Amino acid sequence: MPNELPRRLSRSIGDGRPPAPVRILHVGLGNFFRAHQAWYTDRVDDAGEWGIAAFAGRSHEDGRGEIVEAMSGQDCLYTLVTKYPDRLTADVISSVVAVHGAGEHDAWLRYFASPDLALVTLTVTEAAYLHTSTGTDLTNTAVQQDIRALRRDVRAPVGTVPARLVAGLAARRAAAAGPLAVVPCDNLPSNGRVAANVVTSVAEQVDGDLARWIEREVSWVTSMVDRITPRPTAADRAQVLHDTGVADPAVVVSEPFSEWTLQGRFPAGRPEWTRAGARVVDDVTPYEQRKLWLLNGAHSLLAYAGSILGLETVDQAAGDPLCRGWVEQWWDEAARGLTLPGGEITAYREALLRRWENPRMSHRLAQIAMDGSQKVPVRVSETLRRERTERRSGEGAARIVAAWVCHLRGLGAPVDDKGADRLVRTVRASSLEHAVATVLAYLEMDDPFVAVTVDRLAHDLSTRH
Ligand SMILES: NC(=O)c1ccc[n+]([C@@H]2O[C@H](COP(=O)([O-])OP(=O)(O)OC[C@H]3O[C@@H](n4cnc5c(N)ncnc54)[C@H](O)[C@@H]3O)[C@@H](O)[C@H]2O)c1
Ligand SMILES: O=P(O)(O)OC[C@@H](O)[C@@H](O)[C@H](O)[C@H](O)CO
Repeated sequence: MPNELPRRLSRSIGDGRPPAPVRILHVGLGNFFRAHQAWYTDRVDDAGEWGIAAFAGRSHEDGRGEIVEAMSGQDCLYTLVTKYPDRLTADVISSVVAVHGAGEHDAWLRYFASPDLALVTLTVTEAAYLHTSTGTDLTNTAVQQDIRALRRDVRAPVGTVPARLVAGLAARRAAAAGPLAVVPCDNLPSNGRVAANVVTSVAEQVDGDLARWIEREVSWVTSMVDRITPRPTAADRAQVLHDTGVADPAVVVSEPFSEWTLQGRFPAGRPEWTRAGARVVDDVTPYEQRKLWLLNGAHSLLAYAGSILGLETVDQAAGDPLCRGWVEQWWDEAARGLTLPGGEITAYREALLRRWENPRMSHRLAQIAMDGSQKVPVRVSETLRRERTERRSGEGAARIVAAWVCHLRGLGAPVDDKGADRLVRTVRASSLEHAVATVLAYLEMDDPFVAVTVDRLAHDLSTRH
């Protein structure tokens, strides 16, 4: 529409559907939520009954927030661009009906207190769960501050995700608004159990009765989510303007592929997500492991090793014969621990290569490299341990660890990992051998053979820089 003036999206002139009543609250108004959960909710037959109120993940970063302001200015609508290898499609998504900054705590409590609310979904990154193996990291100063605030007044504003959920659930209990389901959609194994543990452990510190109520009334759904959603660029927004005439500052871009597999109960109902392609299964673990190890594990390998080789995007790295060989070796090792039928795994590997080769995606390795201290342990450790227990070298898995060590020491993609400040200081102040030992201790891995292997592979990678 080159000759028309740019326009904004607006429900009043017929963009999208009329807003549906709020029955879902989402935390983490990032790109992935808008390409995935909001898209599924937009596609269901009963979309007119399921509106989403979405909150930004954190207040210091978002304030009321750029994305909140952008979506407020266009009736919470936005354009989802699907990037097929040979074409683009642009769809207006209408399932989000209210957007809020993370600090809008009164609105937060009001939604939780409403009996209409049936679901809480989350995409807040792995780091936001602030979890240990049993619950929330109670040594974290932000968590301690939130617990003190909630003890004084359970309606007081709080900042960490576990405490915000506790505050919301306390408001729900006070209003006798009934049970609901919480559906984490971050790349964490057993994300439902992790969310349950972090919320319950904070609630225990605030009010034991509230913790018991949460145990009874909240269903923690574990979900495997998959849809590659890179950060959109100015060029993506310009393309939408060119193709549709809409000036949309909230454009999201994504690949055509999408998967959502869920395990758990929905005591207050849910949209017909299964009609839109999602699956509800009795045991999500096999799907979770397949995705986390084959896709995310290989992503981390490409992010660290590929960027050391000077590559910048996933399609470049997946097309590089050396990286490709490393990925295949990692996949062979990871696949030995998967329980799904072999044919399904082979098909998944082939499909992954096709997804990564999509030249329009431009998924930056630096984005994937972020927060390795949260990602590498859950993506790689189990396979490395199993390979060694079964008396194999685990070289494919060890290479991911070696590449991460090199990354932490300053090679390849820049380090952007708030949870790794101490680790970075230590690995940079010591010899490579000592750095490897430090990282293996972080991964709770004390196998001398692994240390020698990682050291050798890290030396090799350093020379390729
Ligand atoms: N992008 C993808 O391809 C993809 C695919 C599958 C799963 N995911 C999951 O979704 C998460 C978000 O990805 P995205 O692409 O939307 O990223 P994004 O940067 O667009 O959004 C991240 C969101 O998380 C919030 N957040 C970040 N750190 C936080 C913290 N410490 N506390 C509270 N909130 C915090 C931010 O405010 C923001 O709303 C990923 O970390 C991953 O677990 C992403
Ligand atoms: O989103 P993260 O930061 O957990 O991990 C980066 C990528 O591995 C990830 O976003 C994948 O693209 C995604 O998991 C595909 O579904």
